[in-house]
Amino acid sequence: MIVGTGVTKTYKQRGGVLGGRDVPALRGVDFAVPKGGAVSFIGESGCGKTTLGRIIAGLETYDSGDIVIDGVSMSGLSHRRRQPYFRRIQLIHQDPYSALNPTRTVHQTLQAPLALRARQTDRSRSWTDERAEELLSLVGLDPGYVLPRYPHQLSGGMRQRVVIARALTMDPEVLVADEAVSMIDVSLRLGILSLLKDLRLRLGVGVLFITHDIATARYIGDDSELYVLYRGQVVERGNTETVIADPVHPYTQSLLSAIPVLHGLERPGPERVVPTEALDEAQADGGCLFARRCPFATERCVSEMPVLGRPGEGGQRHACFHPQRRSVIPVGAGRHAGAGG
Ligand SMILES: Nc1ncnc2c1ncn2[C@@H]1O[C@H](COP(=O)(O)OP(=O)(O)OP(=O)(O)O)[C@@H](O)[C@H]1O
Repeated sequence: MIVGTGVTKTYKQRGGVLGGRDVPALRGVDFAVPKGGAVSFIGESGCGKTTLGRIIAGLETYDSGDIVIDGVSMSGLSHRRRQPYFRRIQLIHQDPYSALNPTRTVHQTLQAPLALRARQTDRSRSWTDERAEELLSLVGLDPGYVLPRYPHQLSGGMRQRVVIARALTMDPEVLVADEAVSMIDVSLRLGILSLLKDLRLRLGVGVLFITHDIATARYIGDDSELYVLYRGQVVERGNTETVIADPVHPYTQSLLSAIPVLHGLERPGPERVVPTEALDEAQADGGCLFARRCPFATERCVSEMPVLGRPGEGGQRHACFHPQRRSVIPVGAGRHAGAGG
């Protein structure tokens, strides 16, 4: 079980075009990934998804808050003593090509982590070859074909399967899949999503799915939990199907309305327009981060920051003073219904 509480991260910009401004990437994020569970984080570009995934995988530091892995607080441990805990969490990058060393065959790619694993678990060196074949079969590849080949000799989907096999060499408890299918040919995406779902069921490995695409988040499991991130803050959280069917935060509603495939799942209601243009960061500070884009914002919204409350009627939690079931159309989504009422 991995639990994050109040995870905060600000990137310090020194000079450059931003003139030394700090960039808040995560603003007190709470989350939990249960053993064998599935959790998705969605949000638009820059909302902090990748930063969160890297922090959870131990590849990025956080400024405050805590990450607790199997009951042990990471904040209280030295970098060296954290390593065995973070090894249980393996990150799958979005680009399977750059994730693999082009000068190494698949056999060589898997041998290094497997040799380490053999030492850690007192196994013989011969075990590594057997295990490499076993893992490649598990991810749906033919070991005889794939083992002697270099990454450029494989398709994008095959490469991503090799990346997943490499992550499995460490017997992880959780796989963090950061946009794991976004750079793969559309026809192969479903196969990778099915594989992640299958690994959950067969190995009991948890999956933390990071995506800007709510449709892929749905695929990972009916029992999954969805977190909607907006500018580093969780604005809505709940069972994936519930949040998709009954979103109450205007930002979640605008995200959903932008996806044609999900039209019809939303409850009918008065449609409102949400401007999608970039904001001046400084403008919204102090109040709700979404207030300047929100057609329902009141004076309270621009002066007071709403926090994620207790579960509401539908079971999900939200950070909004005016939660309501309604459909919202973002400007630019192709359906201009007028910003009435
Ligand atoms: N190394 C860095 N130095 C400075 N700022 C950074 C760094 N990494 C990310 N940021 C900034 O932090 C914010 C969150 O970035 P992050 O990459 O986590 O978002 P994201 O939701 O994953 O976006 P994308 O989907 O575009 O990758 C952004 O404003 C980004 O510009």
